[in-house]
Amino acid sequence: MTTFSEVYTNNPLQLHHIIPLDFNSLQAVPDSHIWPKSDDDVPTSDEYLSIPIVDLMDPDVVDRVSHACQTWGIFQVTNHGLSPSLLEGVEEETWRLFSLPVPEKMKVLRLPDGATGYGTARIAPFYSKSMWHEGFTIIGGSFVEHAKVLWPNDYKRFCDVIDECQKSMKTLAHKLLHIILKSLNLSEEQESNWATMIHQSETNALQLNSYPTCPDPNQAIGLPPHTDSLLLTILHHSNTSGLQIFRDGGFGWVPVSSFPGALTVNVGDLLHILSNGKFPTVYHRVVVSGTCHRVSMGYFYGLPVDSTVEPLSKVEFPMYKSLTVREYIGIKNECHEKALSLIRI
Ligand SMILES: C=C1C[C@]23C[C@H]1CC[C@H]2[C@@]12CCC[C@@](C)(C(=O)O1)[C@H]2[C@@H]3C(=O)O
Ligand SMILES: O=C(O)CCC(=O)C(=O)O
Ligand SMILES: [Fe+2]
Repeated sequence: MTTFSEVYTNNPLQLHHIIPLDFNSLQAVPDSHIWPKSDDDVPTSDEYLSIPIVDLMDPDVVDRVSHACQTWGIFQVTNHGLSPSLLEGVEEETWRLFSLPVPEKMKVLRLPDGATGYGTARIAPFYSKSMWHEGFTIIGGSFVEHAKVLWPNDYKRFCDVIDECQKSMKTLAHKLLHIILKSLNLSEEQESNWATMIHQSETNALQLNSYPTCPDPNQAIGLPPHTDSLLLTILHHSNTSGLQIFRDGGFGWVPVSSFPGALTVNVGDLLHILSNGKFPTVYHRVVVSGTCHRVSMGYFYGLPVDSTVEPLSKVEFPMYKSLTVREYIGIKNECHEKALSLIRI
């Protein structure tokens, strides 16, 4: 039985792709981190454009979530059930981690064949330039060992916060996916089978992100345009802007503001496939700032790695071939943004 982390440990990265830049006291952006300007770089001019906000206690929540997934592929949720003190705790521990001296952080560097630990985003090898970003990826329980290395006498509060966050995020992911399943017009049997599979899945990861202040933010990028690979991502970001999503139809890059107390939810590749393309897997990127250091925390939730993913609706022609989660992530690890087109029917 393949575990989720093995899908990543079976795809080792090269060390020089994992080690982040030492962002401290840099007066200029090193050439390694200067990204070419792309013409679609200009954020949308329509300042009234913003992603939908859905109250999970709303009586029409199924229609509202379904509409948001279909039109935007991303939305913000209120009444999500995560306490402000938990989210503050996660943010506090995230600052605590990334504020450590570089040699301390390097002690828990993600191994080339590792899944958990400190380092750049896994997509780094696909680019010739480096990102203005450092991350800490948590897949499975081995993060406790890393916490003991970082804080030998004071690792408990980090572990408790991460533990509670993973539990609460899993509950919220189940709630959201249950709502989304309802909007896919499945048969009773299909709906209950998928609900059981979603409930039993151990495929999840938590990603802490840090985007240090940048001496010339227009020359760098925090995270390049990408889609998230699993079913959905639940994101908590501090109240600084940075996340942008690409909206077709001439809108371009739309900044995602963080509505106070809300969490941002975006469709991932697996949900895009299950919905037979009805829900766009939203392209998003992170731009950096010249005045403030931004952090975020993403929770990624997927299906069991050996389960088969295919378009659920039986009424339409399937757009994608059926394959296992392990196979899909393997293709994504190899071919990055071409993955979906490679399994297109
Ligand atoms: C469960 C996941 C999802 C991962 C890989 C693994 C752990 C870290 C996630 C991210 C986080 C940063 C962007 C991304 C593109 C990256 O490079 O690492 C994400 C990727 C994915 O959504 O594919
Ligand atoms: O930092 C953010 O707002 C987004 C991070 C992200 O896209 C990711 O972790 O996949
Ligand atoms: Fe992402």
